[in-house]
Amino acid sequence: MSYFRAENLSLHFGGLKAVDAVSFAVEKGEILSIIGPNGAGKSSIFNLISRIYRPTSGRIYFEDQDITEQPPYDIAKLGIARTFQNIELFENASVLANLLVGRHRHSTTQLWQELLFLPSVRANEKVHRRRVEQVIEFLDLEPYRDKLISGLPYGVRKVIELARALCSEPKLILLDEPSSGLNVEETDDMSFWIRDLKNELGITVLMVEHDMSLVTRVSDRVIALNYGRVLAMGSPSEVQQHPDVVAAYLGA
Ligand SMILES: Nc1ncnc2c1ncn2[C@@H]1O[C@H](COP(=O)(O)OP(=O)(O)OP(=O)(O)O)[C@@H](O)[C@H]1O
Repeated sequence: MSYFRAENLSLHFGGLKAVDAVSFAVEKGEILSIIGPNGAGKSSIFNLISRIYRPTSGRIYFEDQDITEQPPYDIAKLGIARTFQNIELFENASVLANLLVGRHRHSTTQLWQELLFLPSVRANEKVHRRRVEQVIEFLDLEPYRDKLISGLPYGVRKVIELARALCSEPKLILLDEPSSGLNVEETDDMSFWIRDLKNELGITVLMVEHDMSLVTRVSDRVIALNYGRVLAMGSPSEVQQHPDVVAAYLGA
């Protein structure tokens, strides 16, 4: 049984088949990238996994559990985190505050306990802080810890978005176009972070990405989509050279 599995997944918007009977598996510790031209259905697959959309048909399994009907909050609790193509951070809060929000799924205290600031709340707070500091160190974010998001360059915000997802201690992370808006040097840095997620933290990665050089550098396997269907699946070079993939990118 695979670590993560999508089985015959479909998502229809009226007559449009955004995702059309897509099946794929992700093995534990693997980096799997989904590529495809605009409108191919990549984001829709992420939105199905994170339960923003409900599939028209098909099933999703994670760690041998059918998660197709789980509410979005439970998906995070199961250990699946995601980043967004358009950064989704609190602009007028500090980096630290944004990262503490990423600890939300581990919160075990109730609101009334927090209002009374009971010892259990203080102990919990310490654990959250410790984890956040580890992520700050891991991603070299120390210089920005107390800065407001609104004053930070785009490239740094992109790393903070990744950091926030890491604070939830995910087992599987969905990265939605991690290089979008980054320059060449920042994309290089991002490729190192992504490899470190796998090699140092043992996190399984499912990534949607347009930048083929990043895809080639970090991916163990690649899936190419077009019009909601799988065109090819295999190593980065196999998929890039596949005639149907070449044709899709050339608009043939
Ligand atoms: N909420 C929606 N309502 C109607 N159609 C939608 C909706 N979301 C996506 N679509 C359509 O579904 C198809 C797949 O879109 P999707 O965003 O998944 O593609 P994508 O591969 O992520 O594209 P891009 O690379 O441009 O982000 C497109 O034709 C899109 O217009």
